[in-house]
Amino acid sequence: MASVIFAEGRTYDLTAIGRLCIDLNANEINRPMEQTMTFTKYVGGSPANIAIGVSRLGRKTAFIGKIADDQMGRFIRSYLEKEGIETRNVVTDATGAVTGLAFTEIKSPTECSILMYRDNVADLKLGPLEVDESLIAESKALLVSGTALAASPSREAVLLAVDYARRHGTKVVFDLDYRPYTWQSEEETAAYYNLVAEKSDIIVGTREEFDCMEKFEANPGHDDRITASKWFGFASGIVIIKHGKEGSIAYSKDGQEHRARSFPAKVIKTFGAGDSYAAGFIHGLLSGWTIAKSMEFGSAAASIVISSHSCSDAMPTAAQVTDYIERCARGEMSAG
Ligand SMILES: Nc1ncnc2c1ncn2[C@@H]1O[C@H](COP(=O)(O)OP(=O)(O)O)[C@@H](O)[C@H]1O
Ligand SMILES: O=C(O)C[C@@H](O)[C@H](O)C(=O)COP(=O)(O)O
Repeated sequence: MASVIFAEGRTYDLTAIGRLCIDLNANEINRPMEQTMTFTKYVGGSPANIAIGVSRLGRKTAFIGKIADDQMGRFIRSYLEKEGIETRNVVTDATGAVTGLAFTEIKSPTECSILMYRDNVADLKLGPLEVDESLIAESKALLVSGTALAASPSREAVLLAVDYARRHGTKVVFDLDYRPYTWQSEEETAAYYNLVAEKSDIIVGTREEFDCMEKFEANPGHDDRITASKWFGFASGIVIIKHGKEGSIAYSKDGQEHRARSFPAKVIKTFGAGDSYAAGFIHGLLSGWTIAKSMEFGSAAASIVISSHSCSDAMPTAAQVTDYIERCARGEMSAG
């Protein structure tokens, strides 16, 4: 039996809401940013990466967001269109806001960091009146990125989008996607994250992201089961806690626990793991697979992306992920 029942007869499998940005990934890898001279430009932003990933996996995908009225904004729109993503609700900013930039530092396969330039960014200027309710009503699932809750008016736009989703029976997938520099305080983050988590069908985050949400609650041992069980009293049916190379664990409302190990990877950089994992996992649920099989597919997609230079551009097709899983099962792949 399918682990999540999605509404039938919808045009789109997934609509994502949140930031559309630019990643500038270091070309000279295994060195600090101070010594990095050249970068390659890709479309970025966690929800953008996930939408691109889900689209590459063969799903009908749409995006709700705001882009700058400049060359970067136009690059993002045309890339999404090239990927077959519906952009009718990608609004062009008229206030002179800019595109968010993420410069990535690849010091070693395990030491990666991101330098973000996010002052006056267009993505956080998406307003509630700009959210197209009909697009959400036409979608099986809405992916919400937690970073879009960091400031108004994007915060209100997302809260309204979540309410539209609940009104129309569109499943809400909440990726915590916590980026500290976009928030004023941890108290503010916890308040808004909890508000959306209560209305979400599926919640995905790393252990550290859930810790941030639980700042003021009793879970001194950072126990994943305690973390998950809180949400089953609300709308949530699945809570996934990601543990990097150690794999991931999901809990479902029926009391079951599901685990996925990570796959071998020749890691170039670790960012992009979570976004490709989410894309693969969502594709699995949309395919009617079990939670465990969906997690396995997400983990394999993550291994492919972290073995590549980019996040968005490296998102694999379903055939590539399946082939990767089979090659690993035959012992043909080893960690780099
Ligand atoms: N070093 C790694 N090697 C292989 N797989 C990894 C590695 N790091 C992450 N992954 C895979 O990506 C998934 C998500 O990674 P994680 O680091 O937990 O999320 P995020 O990128 O959001 O911080 C993991 O569950 C795992 O399957
Ligand atoms: O999310 C961003 O703004 C930057 C991303 O495009 C970036 O490449 C990244 O950090 C991916 O995040 P992850 O999948 O959570 O590692």
